[in-house]
Amino acid sequence: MSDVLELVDVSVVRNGRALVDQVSWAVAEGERWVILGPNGAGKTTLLNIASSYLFPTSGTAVILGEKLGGVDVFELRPRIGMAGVAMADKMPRRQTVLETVLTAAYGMTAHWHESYDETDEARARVILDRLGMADFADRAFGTLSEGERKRTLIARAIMIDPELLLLDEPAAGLDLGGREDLVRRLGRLARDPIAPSMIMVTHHVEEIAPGFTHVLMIRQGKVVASGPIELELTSRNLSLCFGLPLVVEHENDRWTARGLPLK
Ligand SMILES: Nc1ncnc2c1ncn2[C@@H]1O[C@H](COP(=O)(O)OP(=O)(O)OP(=O)(O)O)[C@@H](O)[C@H]1O
Repeated sequence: MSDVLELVDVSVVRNGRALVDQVSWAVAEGERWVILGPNGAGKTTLLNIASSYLFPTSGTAVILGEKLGGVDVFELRPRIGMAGVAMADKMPRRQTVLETVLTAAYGMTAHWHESYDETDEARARVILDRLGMADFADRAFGTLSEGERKRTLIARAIMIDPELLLLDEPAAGLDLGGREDLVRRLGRLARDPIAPSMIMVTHHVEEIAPGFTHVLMIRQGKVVASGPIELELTSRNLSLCFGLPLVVEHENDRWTARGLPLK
C-alpha cells in the first residue's frame, strides 16, 4: 500500500505560535482516518495541509505522492475531494443541488450556461441518490437544511472521483436523526472498498461511522495518539486529548464517550 499522505515533522507557525507542532503522520491508501481533538487543537490546519491549501512552515508534506512546494497545486487539487463549512459559504445560494454537485466536475463553484455532459449529470444523480438527496436535485442550495446542505457537499466532493476525501466536521450542527442518518451513509462509504482514502475531522466520537480504521488525536498542535482506532481510541488517550477524565466505550461498531462525575 502506498501513502496518500505523509507528513514528516510538520509545523505551522503563526505569530510565533505553533498551530501544528512537529506532526509526523502517514495515511496509507484505503485507510479511513478520524482526526479528534478539542477546539483550537489544529485539526482544520492539518486538513488544510492535506488539501494542499496550506504549506507547512517547516517539515515535509507529501500528498498523493507529490511533495508540497515541489508540485503545481492546481494539478494536485482536482485529485482531492473536500467537504466542509468553508466550502458551504462559497456555494451560490440560488444554484440548484444538481448544479452544485455538477460544477465540481468542472472545477468551479458556480454554474455556467452551457449544457453539462449527460454522463456527468447521470453520475451526479447517482451520487445524490446514495446520499439521500435525489428528491432535492432541483432545489436551490440556499433553501436546504443544515443536514441536506452537508450531504450535498459530500456528494460534490465525491463527484470528482477523488483519491483522497477530506471531511471537516460533517455532522456538526445536525440533530440526532440527521447525525445518525449521516453516520449510516458515511459508514456505507467507509466500508466501500472502491471508495477513496478518507480523513474526517470531528469533535465527537459518536460521529465516527463504522468502517473508520484509524484515529489521530491532537491537542495544542501536538499528536497525542495515532494508529488503528481499536488500539488508540482508549479512555486514557481521549482523556489526555481533551484534558479531563473521560470514559470511552465501543459497542456494536459505534463509539460513545462521557465525562466522569465531579467528586
Ligand atoms: N492564520 C492564523 N493566524 C493565527 N492563528 C491561527 C490562524 N489560523 C488558525 N489559527 C489558530 O490556530 C489554532 C488551531 O486552529 P484550527 O482551526 O486548526 O483548530 P481546530 O482544531 O480545527 O479547531 P476547531 O475544533 O475549533 O475548529 C487555533 O487556536 C486558531 O485560533
